[in-house]
Amino acid sequence: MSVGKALTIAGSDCGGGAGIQADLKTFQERDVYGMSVITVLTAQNTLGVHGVYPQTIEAIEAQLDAIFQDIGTDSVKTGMLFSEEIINLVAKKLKDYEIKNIVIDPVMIAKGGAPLLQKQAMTALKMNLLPLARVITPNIPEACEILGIDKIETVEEMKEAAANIQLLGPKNVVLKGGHLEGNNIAVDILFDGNEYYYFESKRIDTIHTHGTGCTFAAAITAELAKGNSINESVACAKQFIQAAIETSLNIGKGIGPTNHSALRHK
Ligand SMILES: Nc1ncnc2c1ncn2[C@@H]1O[C@H](COP(=O)(O)OP(=O)(O)OP(=O)(O)O)[C@@H](O)[C@H]1O
Ligand SMILES: Cc1ncc(CO)c(N)n1
Repeated sequence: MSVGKALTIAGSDCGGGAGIQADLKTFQERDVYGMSVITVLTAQNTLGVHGVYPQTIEAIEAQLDAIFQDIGTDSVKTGMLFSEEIINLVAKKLKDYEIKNIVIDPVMIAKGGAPLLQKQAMTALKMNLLPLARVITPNIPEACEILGIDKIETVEEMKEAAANIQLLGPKNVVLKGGHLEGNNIAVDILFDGNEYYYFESKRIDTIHTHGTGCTFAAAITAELAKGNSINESVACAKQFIQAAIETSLNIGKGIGPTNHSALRHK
């Protein structure tokens, strides 16, 4: 039996809500074969990030080679890459192995405020990784960092930011509106270089949103692995994350994770 294959290149969240763990759970739920390359170990739980332990470049390179020289993949998601060195290695390998369907989640800061990308790595992210992307999925603070602007406060400003990020090289931009204040609709905007598409859902009033960004981008990656279009993939991911937030899990003492198996029980 053949099956769509998806790879996540990201950090490990030992607490299970974000990073590699969220991605693999999402791949499984979306019926694709999941693989992982771990860039960084984090000691993390619902209260925050307590330690960051980057893996050696040799260890990351060996994981990438092991997958690309044998199994291959139909799509790739990148998450926490942390340093300039790791970004440049990942970009080189994705180019050398001519990997298609690259989804870049430009992870920068955890919900509790911990830095997940070093400041000096931003240029490498913009110059070397972004141009390889089929789709990039920034949230509003990440879009501001990428563009060097102070704020994005309206849907019009989201549209302008999405277009400006698309000029940096990714084929498609999904700018996530989860952080847009004073709005009871969670709106994400897809810009494909020509047109805007809107993906809207009712904003859910919960604090338990740990890993929403990872889960959403992983769902897009899984759908692309099955051969779906960008539009179809974002629509499926939006439905998936909505259900996962609706029934998010009140576990731990802080910001709980989303419920990856929510749709299974609907
Ligand atoms: N309270 C909410 N209710 C409904 N949908 C939400 C809510 N918060 C976020 N979303 C949706 O979840 C997805 C992820 O968006 P978000 O902006 O939260 O990502 P993120 O900030 O990158 O997450 P993370 O903190 O995990 O990196 C988007 O589709 C967004 O619209
Ligand atoms: C490992 C990891 N990746 C991404 C995020 C962003 O949610 C996180 N908190 N931890």
